[in-house]
This record gives sequence, C-alpha cells and structure tokens, in this order.
Amino acid sequence: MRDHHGHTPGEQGHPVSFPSVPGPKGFTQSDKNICENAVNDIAIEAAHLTKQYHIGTSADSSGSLAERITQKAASLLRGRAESSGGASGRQPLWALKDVSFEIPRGHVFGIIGRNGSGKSTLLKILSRVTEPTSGRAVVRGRVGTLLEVGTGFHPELTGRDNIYLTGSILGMKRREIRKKFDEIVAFSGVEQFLDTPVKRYSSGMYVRLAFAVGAHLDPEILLVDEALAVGDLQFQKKCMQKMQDLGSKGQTIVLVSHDMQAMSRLCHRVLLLEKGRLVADGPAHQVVSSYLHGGFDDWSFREWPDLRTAPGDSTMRLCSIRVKNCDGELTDTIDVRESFAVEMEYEVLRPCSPVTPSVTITNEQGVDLFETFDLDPQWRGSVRPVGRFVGTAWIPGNLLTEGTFFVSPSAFCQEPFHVHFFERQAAGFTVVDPLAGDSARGDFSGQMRGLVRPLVEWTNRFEPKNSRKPVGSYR
Ligand SMILES: Nc1ncnc2c1ncn2[C@@H]1O[C@H](COP(=O)(O)OP(=O)(O)OP(=O)(O)O)[C@@H](O)[C@H]1O
Repeated sequence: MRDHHGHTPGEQGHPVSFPSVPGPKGFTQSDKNICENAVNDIAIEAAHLTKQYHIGTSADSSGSLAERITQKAASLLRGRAESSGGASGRQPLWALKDVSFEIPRGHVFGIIGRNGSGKSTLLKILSRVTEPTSGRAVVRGRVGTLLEVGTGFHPELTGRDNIYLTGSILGMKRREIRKKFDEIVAFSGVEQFLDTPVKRYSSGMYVRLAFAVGAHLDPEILLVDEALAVGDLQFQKKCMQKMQDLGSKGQTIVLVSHDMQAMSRLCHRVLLLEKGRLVADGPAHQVVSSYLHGGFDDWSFREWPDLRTAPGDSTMRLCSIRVKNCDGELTDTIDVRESFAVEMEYEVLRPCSPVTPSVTITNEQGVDLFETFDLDPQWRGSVRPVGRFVGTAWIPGNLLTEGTFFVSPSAFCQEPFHVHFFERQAAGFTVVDPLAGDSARGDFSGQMRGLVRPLVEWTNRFEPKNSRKPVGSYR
C-alpha cells in the first residue's frame, strides 16, 4: 500500500502505528491500569534520537567518557593518531535516525529489527552507556540494565562483589542488598562461582547472574538486551516468568530480542527498527507479524519467472513455491485442524541421476520442525525427463501449533550426493487455532506448550468408589 507521496508505510521515518489493544495474555495488570499509566506516567521519552558512527572505526565523538578514553587508547595502541586518520573521508553511518517514542510506566516494551538495525544502540542510549548525536532521551526512574555480555559487571570483581556494586549503583543500602542476596544467588544458579571474578564466567553464567541481579534489585526500569538468546531453555523460561511477574507489578521493561514468540507473548508494545529508522510501533503481535512477513508482498508464494536467475544449477531450477489450503486456494493463513499443501514447481533442464525434492518446515524461532521428501512411487528412484514438474506435499492437519512458519524447498540427488537448490525460508504462513472446541486445545483459551499439536485420542477407565475389590481377591 502506498500513500499519496508514493511511499509504503514506514518509509520517510513515519512509523506505521497500530491501534491500541489489550496486553498479551498472562498479564494480570488490568487494561484500565495501563491506560491510566499511559496518560499520567511516562517512564521513557525519546525525541528525535539520532546516532551517527563512522564506518571503519568505532570512534564515536559523542560517546561516554569511558568509551572515548577506550577508543583513544585503542587508536594510540594501533599507532594511528586521531589526527592522521581524521573524521574526514570516513563514511558516516546512521545507527539511529530520528527515532521518537514514549513508554508508559508499567509497560513491557519490545524492540525488534534485523541485525544492525540499531536496537542495541537505542538501549545503550537509554542506559546512558552512549550519548545520542542529536535528540533527547528522558528516563524517569532507577534503571537496571542487562546489556550485551561484557558490559555492566566489573570483570575483575567476583560475582558476590558485583552484586553489591550493582545494588549500590542503583542506590540501595547494603542491608537492602543483603536481603535480596540469597534470592539472586538462587535464581542465577551460580553459587559455586560466587567468589570467582566474573571475567572467568562463561557467557551463560554471566547472563544468569546479570539477569538475576537486574531483576531482583528492584530497578523501576529494566533494560534487557538479548538475555533470552544466551541461557539454556530452562533458564529462558525462568526469565520469561520473572519478566511477566515484574511487568504485572508495574515495573517498566524494555526488551531487545530476536525471539519473536517471546516478544509476542511478553510485550505490550513493540517497536520495529529498520536501518536505524522506526518503521512500526504498535501491539506486539501485529508488529511481530508485519516484521516476519516483511519483504514479501504476499508471503504465501514466491516465483522465479526467469530460469536463468532462479535458484538451481544446470540440471534443475526452482520456479515457484506456494502454500495452499485444503481447497487448493493460495493462502497464508491455515486452520490448525486442516491439512494444507506446499506446492513446488521446478524445471528439469537435463536428465540426471534420480532427484529427491523436499520441503522443510521451520518455526519462527528458526527450529526446523521436519523435512519431508517426495516419495511419489511414480518418480521415486527414476531419472526425470526434461520438463516442468509440480510436486505437492500434503501436510496433515492437527500437526503444527499456532504461530508463524517458513517453507524451505530443496532438491538433491543421492548418488553422488549433490544439492541442486535449497531456498531457505522462501515462503511462509500462519497457523491459527479458532477455538472451535474440536482442535487439540478443546475449550482451553490459554497458551499451550510444545512444538507440535497433535489431536491425541484419550481414553478413561472409571471405577466408582467402593466398587474396588479388596486386595487379594483378584483371581
Ligand atoms: N561503536 C560503533 N562504531 C561504529 N559502528 C557501530 C558501533 N556500534 C554499532 N555500530 C553500527 O551501528 C549499526 C547499528 O548497530 P546495533 O548494534 O545498534 O544494531 P542491532 O540492531 O543491535 O544489531 P544486532 O541485532 O546484530 O545486535 C550497525 O551498522 C553497527 O555496525
């Protein structure tokens, strides 16, 4: 959709705004509360934030004092005085450009975007690790940060000392910190290493402790960068639970993550950054969905009309991939209960050893759920003649969970093993569960666990009370 200037939504620095909706399931704070906060209490206010770096150097004249000292020392060590290189001639890079938003107190707020889109830079500005080149960020409240591994804690100090140091930076009394100490240690699971300098910690241990400290020392605003990507699955779950608790207690959380499911579930609102610009700002599931679909006009199909540039080699080329519902209609929305088709069209350019077309289904967290091979007995093991083929994989209903999925078509031969093409995440679709009572969720409206959702048949055996024979009477 283009506006009257010919721009698609999000171009020219005008973010797409979505209407306000209630927060995600799992939050106990009432919507009324959230609305009142929005009017009365703004925790973070960013106005026209812009950050410029220069390519080929990390020199950043507007960074913090510590940053500038480190940069100066590094440049001297390299034997390159600032004056010899100079800023002139270096390409400016806009890590952030004219980004404005407000975060009401008590919101869990997400920032998403591709690698290098400016997410970490934004968090660093909010946490005062670096300064903006222009614009203004007002942060009202005591801030706890969990930025990338290597920032935050003092590397030479032990885990124990860092807990006390962080607490005192947050303005807490020693007695207050002592009260929280055991909880922090228990949550982090690093008891054994409490008296080891944190520079010896693995990145997993570091993040565990940093998250535990950040979440338990009662900052009013918690800034978290990619914590969920480092810990193991169990710890990630614990962090999510903790963040839900903090969110429901009215703490403001700003979270950067590539885990789209977590962002949809945890956040009230999400910002989408693209090359430093704010391109969308709205309810989490809408922004996440627009981000995942980004780049495709209709992401349920993709075509390569020119065989010369289509994925493949001199033997075969991929022409198109389509997702269709059980009635054979092109769609990007599939009912969880119904089977659907992934149709793959390819051209055999010259006869070769038998090929196996395949399709891989991947979820939004990048987990390959399964790969399916074309085992059609008509062609299995035979040399395919020159010409166009359309292979259709019928995926059964009651298999996938709700969510967003990607389709990766491929074709390979086994003897000798050779991949003709593999087009990762060429198309995609969303699975919905309409709560009609006859899917695996029955009448349950909450979040179900698991990567697959089969409709499992249950049986019950019932024995009325007092009908059981006394032990020993079975023959
Ligand atoms: N200190 C620096 N010096 C020069 N360029 C930098 C510096 N820090 C970040 N950049 C550049 O600014 C842009 C935004 O980086 P940033 O780390 O904020 O992105 P991001 O969205 O957090 O990326 P990722 O998802 O990979 O963590 C990138 O092009 C990056 O290379």
